[in-house]
Amino acid sequence: MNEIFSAQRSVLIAGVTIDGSTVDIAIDETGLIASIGEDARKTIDADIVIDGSDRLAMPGMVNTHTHAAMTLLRGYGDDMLLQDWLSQKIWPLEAHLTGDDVYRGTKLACLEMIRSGTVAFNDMYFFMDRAAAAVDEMGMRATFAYGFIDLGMEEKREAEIKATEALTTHIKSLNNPRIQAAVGPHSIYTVSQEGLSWCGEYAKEQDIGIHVHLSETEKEVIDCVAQFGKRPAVLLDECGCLTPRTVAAHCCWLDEAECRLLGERGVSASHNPASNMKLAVNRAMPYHWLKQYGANIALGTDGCASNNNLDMLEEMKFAALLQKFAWNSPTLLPAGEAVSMATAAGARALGTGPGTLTVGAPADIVLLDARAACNTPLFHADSNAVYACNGGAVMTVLCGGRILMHEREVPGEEEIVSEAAAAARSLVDRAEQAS
Ligand SMILES: C[C@H]1O[C@@H](n2cnc3c(O)ncnc32)[C@H](O)[C@@H]1O
Ligand SMILES: [Zn+2]
Repeated sequence: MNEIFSAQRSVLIAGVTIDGSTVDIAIDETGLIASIGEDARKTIDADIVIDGSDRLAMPGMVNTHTHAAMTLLRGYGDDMLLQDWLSQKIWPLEAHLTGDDVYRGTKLACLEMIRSGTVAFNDMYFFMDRAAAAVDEMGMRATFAYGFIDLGMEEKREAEIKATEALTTHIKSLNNPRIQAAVGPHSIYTVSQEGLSWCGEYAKEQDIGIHVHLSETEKEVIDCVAQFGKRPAVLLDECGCLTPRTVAAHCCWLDEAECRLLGERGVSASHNPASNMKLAVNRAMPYHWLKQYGANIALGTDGCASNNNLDMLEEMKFAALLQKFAWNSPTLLPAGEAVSMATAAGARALGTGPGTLTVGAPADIVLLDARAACNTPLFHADSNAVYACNGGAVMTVLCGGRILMHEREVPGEEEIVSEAAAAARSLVDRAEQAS
């Protein structure tokens, strides 16, 4: 394997452009940014030097809502209503998933995320011990929640509690600072109030985050009000699931009072515009209210069966365009805010650092090709990143100072792709034989 990928070393990124200035970025052996400036090269005797000329540096992106192994289900069921999509296509296939499938699907997801500039993600799925193994090998950061679904059945709830406890114990035993556990109550329509309350209490006891789908569709809100006499965010709050370490995905149908509640509780809202448009949930997350009430607004792709990729540069554009269109305001969610959502807000949601290029921060760094067509002309780097480029402009990616991709080469890429293709084929074959 190429030396550059092999181990944690001190790294110098020489002569790279940040905000229109040419600087060096020095990274120490512990993976932190040691200095940034015109003369940063003088501050370290770097083991590895990356030529930063013709490169624009930005913080590594953070995908705050994924089901990574759903890369294997990409294109398996498209153009459907959420409930039909889940019950007719996705859940029947997921019933045949194995740990090996999740390992292979997550490796493919990591490859795709690295190639498009993402260094960390927030994942909710099954067989998460195998997903964690995949992430460890790929060198990214991730937070793993077992998708807790009890459908109101006590027996099922007991099994979900055991699975959640086992995952938390396993992740904590890894003692890997790049890998964290969270509790993953799927949603208020798939988890009983008893199950939600257990999740809230367990997250508090274990001092870990919560990852939940919230107010994705109007049906979720209407059914919740009919059954419980309150809206979904209020129900979640009463069950102890709205905390400063909660990431609530979608948040499309929140009303103003619920946005205030999320702000008061310090919740992170993960905006998933591509998935929301594809599943036609028919309302855009109320960005303006969430911002007004101080919620941390981050960005996510959702899984590859509803997006159908994991490209956060594309997602920034979807977010900026959807918000402007849906709320009839061309000034809403400008490019700089979209970049902050994908970087600093995501890092805050997962607690992975400041998500900025600053001294002392983890060296989670992406280098974009300044000579790419999408970066020409280069009046505003944020504008090009959000409105013109996609993941294809990403050349080099570092996570905690370790080089995960350089000049678009990721170690082991061919094998990851061929093994994932075989796993997807075999999964569908097994499901078809069983039906
Ligand atoms: C963890 C479970 O969540 C399912 N899932 C994937 N995408 C969505 C979505 O947009 N809304 C609700 N549930 C979703 C996934 O297939 C797993 O079963
Ligand atoms: Zn989801």
